Amino acid sequence: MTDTAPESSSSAPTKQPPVILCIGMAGSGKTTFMQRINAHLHSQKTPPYVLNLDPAVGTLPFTANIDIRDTVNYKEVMKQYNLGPNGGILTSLNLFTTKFDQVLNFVAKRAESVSHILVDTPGQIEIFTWSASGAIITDTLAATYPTVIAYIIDTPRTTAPATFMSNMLYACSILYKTKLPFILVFNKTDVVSHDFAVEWMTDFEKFQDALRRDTSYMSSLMNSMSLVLDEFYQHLKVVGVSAVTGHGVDDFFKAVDEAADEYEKEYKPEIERMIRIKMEKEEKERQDQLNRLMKDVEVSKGTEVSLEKGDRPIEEATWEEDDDDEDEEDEDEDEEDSEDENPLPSASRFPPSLTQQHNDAKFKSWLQQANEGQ
Ligand SMILES: Nc1nc2c(ncn2[C@@H]2O[C@H](COP(=O)(O)OP(=O)(O)OP(=O)(O)O)[C@@H](O)[C@H]2O)c(=O)[nH]1
Repeated sequence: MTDTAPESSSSAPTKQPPVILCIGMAGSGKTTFMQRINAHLHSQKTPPYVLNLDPAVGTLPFTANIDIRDTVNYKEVMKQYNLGPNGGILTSLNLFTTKFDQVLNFVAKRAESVSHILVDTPGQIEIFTWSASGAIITDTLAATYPTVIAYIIDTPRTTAPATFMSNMLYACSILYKTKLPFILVFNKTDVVSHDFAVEWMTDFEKFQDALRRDTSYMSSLMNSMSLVLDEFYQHLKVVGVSAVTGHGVDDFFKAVDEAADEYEKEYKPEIERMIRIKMEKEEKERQDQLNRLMKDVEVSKGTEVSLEKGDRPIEEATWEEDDDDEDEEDEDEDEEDSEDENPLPSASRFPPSLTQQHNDAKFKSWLQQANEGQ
């Protein structure tokens, strides 16, 4: 060992725990799956850090380290902003996102001692996947941690080719939106095995056969879409699990490890490149603004701006311009008398042109009160 060895090892970046973002249609089993993987990690003595971002969930079957419901009451948000359930959930998520920097600080404090960071998202999938808040949360996490999307699918509800295709198209849209490693988690395999899905994804002809059996008007559209999806499948990892029995959970964590490696090798350099471009753009804008300011200063250099109007200070001149108030002196006296008692600005300090703009009765009576020192 050389003398420098300890120094270099201490400066080596610490390995960050992977973030698992659980996304899926309502009822696909996200919460049950979260409960399962949380219990699995605890049983391995490698506890995770858990975030619940679903403000509308009734009871959570696991303990979350950070729970959106502790910060925002979505029913109260609905009432106050006069919103329906979806608007309430979205607004709650937006409000929570404004504090996400604090959330990140909490996560960072525990990052070294946890194995994974698990994130449960709202049941209404689009509220997370198509909202600005969802994008901010995803991008912020992905800028620091190897972030993996776990897209939970209700397998028994996906056996029809058309439903399968719709689900895959949705998954595809999330993949291209998040640009993060993606795991398709076929859940509820205790009810229906996900073998059919794997077959359709790996053997193009098999899916074509299934489509041929579908005689609906959609089949020709699906035929052409399936060609697009064939390319998309190349970027995916597929696992079958049962959140209820725990079957397939080991396979899922193997897929997470592979996806986290993929993040480090392929995604992180790209994310860092994007951050660099953004910072350079901001720096350039700052520099442009500074240059513009310097130019303005140059232009105004040597041109003296007079603060006087005629011989008198400009303030005095402006006051007198429209002033037809005969009792000016009396008012000045009143002002002096009331000044100590009344913190409100005296009306006589306003130029008449300003007071004329506000000629509604309420404002006038306020001015009167201010003058009278009440
Ligand atoms: N048989 C079976 N049922 C499951 C499995 N996972 C979840 N379920 C059931 O599916 C239903 C929905 O599960 P949740 O975990 O609430 O699903 P979710 O996606 O969180 O639902 P939202 O909160 O509406 O988004 C519940 O009745 C679960 O018991 C599974 O692996 N097998």
